[in-house]
Amino acid sequence: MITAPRPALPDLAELEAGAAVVRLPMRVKFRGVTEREALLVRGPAGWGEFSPFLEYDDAEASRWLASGLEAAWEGFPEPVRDRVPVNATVPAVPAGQVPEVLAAFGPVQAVKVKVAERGQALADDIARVAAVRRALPEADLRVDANAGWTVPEAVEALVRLGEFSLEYAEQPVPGINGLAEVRALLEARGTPVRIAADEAVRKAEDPLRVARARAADLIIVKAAPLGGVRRALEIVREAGLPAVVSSALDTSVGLAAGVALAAALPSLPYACGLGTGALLAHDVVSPALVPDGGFLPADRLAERAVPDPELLERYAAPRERRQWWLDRLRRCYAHLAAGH
Ligand SMILES: O=C(O)CCC(=O)C1=CC=C[C@@H](O)[C@@H]1C(=O)O
Ligand SMILES: [Mg+2]
Repeated sequence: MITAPRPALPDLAELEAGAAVVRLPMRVKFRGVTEREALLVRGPAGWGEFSPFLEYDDAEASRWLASGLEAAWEGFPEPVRDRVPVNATVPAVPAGQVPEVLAAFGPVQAVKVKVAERGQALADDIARVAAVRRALPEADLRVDANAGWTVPEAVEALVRLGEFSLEYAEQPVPGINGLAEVRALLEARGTPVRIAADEAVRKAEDPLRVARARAADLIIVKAAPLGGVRRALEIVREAGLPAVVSSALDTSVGLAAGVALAAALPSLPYACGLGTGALLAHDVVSPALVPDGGFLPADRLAERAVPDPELLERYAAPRERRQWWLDRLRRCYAHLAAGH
């Protein structure tokens, strides 16, 4: 049971009055997105982000609101480290584009490569992963299929990709049973690959089921989809599995919550997927929270997540999009106010 107490909600009128809605161009398309929209709120503890992906329903999106409100009204828990290692994230680009994508992240020790993109073949994944391995022979390499494979496809793909020496494979197939099956089949073939659960954690009614079902070796945790830093910390503690903190493709404001989560975890055995600021062509904070030598700073996070008013104005979303986000904010607020 996740029991983190819900703090009282701030006044809705105050929330709306301080809200900024931005639309940021991406450097490279990621999960079908070429422009990232976000609503930012300002509270007594700093700034918070509310940026659920556009297709999410209000129940799912309201967890992201809880996370943004936590950042702005409560602030973050005490960190136990002052910087966190991050991976570069390579979207499902053609192999030839890999060097250019990697360059945006600067030097890193770990790289996550998207695979199983709809409309692409295993050969495309192999070529992309091979290009990353060529560019960074020593890096820890993970792949993320976003549940895009069937069980037999996942086994075939991971046996082939295993040649590049994978640190782990993130959500190769949908569901908890599917993950457990892939894990067992690979093990039985003598080609074990560590399995990480992402969607099976962040979209589940019960985020701890993965651990109980022994479906994964590690879990991916994201502050916003899990309802905030404190709730995510509690999920990790109860799951008893190593955790990798990743972003939700947030602006630097939302990334600060991810860094706060990574900085507060008692143990952080893997690099975090929090380098995605490098995938945005522009951000609202200057300097943006982007990797420097493979790390993000984890000290003074509230200060580092204060948007520049000029950037808020420059990247302000068009009027109808601002209204769309304010309407969504109001619906999700009502959802939280009803005790969900
Ligand atoms: O983990 C990373 O390297 C970057 C973050 C990342 O991959 C994601 C961010 C936002 C939405 C998700 O579809 C995606 C993921 O599946 O982990
Ligand atoms: Mg993932």
